[in-house]
Amino acid sequence: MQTEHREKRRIVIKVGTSTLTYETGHLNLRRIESLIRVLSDIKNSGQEIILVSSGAIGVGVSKLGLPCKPSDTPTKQAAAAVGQCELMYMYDKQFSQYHHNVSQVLLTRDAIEDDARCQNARNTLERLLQLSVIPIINENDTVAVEEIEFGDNDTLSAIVAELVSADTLIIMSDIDGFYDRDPRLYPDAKIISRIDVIDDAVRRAAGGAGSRRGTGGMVTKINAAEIATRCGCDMLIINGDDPKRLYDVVDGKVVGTLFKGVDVHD
Ligand SMILES: Nc1ncnc2c1ncn2[C@@H]1O[C@H](COP(=O)(O)OP(=O)(O)O)[C@@H](O)[C@H]1O
Ligand SMILES: N[C@@H](CCC(=O)OP(=O)(O)O)C(=O)O
Repeated sequence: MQTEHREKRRIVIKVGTSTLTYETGHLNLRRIESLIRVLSDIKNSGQEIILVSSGAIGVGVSKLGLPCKPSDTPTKQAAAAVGQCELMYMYDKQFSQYHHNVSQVLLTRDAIEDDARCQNARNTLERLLQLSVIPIINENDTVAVEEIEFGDNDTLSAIVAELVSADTLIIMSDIDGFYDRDPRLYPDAKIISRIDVIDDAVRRAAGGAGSRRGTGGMVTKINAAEIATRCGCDMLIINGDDPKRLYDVVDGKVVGTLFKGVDVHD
């Protein structure tokens, strides 16, 4: 997909709820501050940054003082409406410290599946990047019902990477990378540093659901890798516990797991 020559590298970064919050459900301010500083610095160095941020529901639940994540749709969507606002307030305030403008882009699947609306979303993102604005993307949780929802932000981030023909998609997770089996169940599991082909063995290793606060586990990350790599975008899974790791990725060091994008020029 990276057909036209671009001077700046375009990087989509996805952060999950478990990276943005503590086990208590409250914001992990130290980590978020570090993330925003590192992203600002990477942008200053001349790369284009698009952030796909989860956390709306989790942050809303915490702000409303609800005892746990609700299971009914209206309360979940109400929590997302509150949390999204809080998230954007925080991003806007903190990116402003580094003189970067941010924008909120909320998407649903139907906006991507319809050709005209998809083109519209692409044009808007392109223009935001031209204007040097950092798009901050989430699912539009308050209106998303099953038929139009992405369901998880791993998939959403890959669709965004495809939409903007990103060079790299970085998924920040609660684990160091992709292992040959779930390391939380099998302590002797080994990390895989590079995957060129996503086959059944890889899919089997992805195991089941992930942590309590995350939604997708590795299955949705492998789905994301399939979407991203087939359009030539490299995808990495790295641990989100230390945002400075993003510097290593940008510097081309071996970190986490790299899913190598196919060569679309063949
Ligand atoms: N093969 C695997 N390699 C690494 N993690 C795996 C694997 N299979 C399942 N997992 C689980 O996926 C979790 C990461 O996904 P998730 O809980 O959605 O968190 P996040 O949203 O932070 O990425 C890991 O903590 C781990 O328990
Ligand atoms: N859109 C939802 C998050 C969906 C999602 O995939 O969450 P996560 O597994 O934390 O990346 C929210 O903002 O709460």
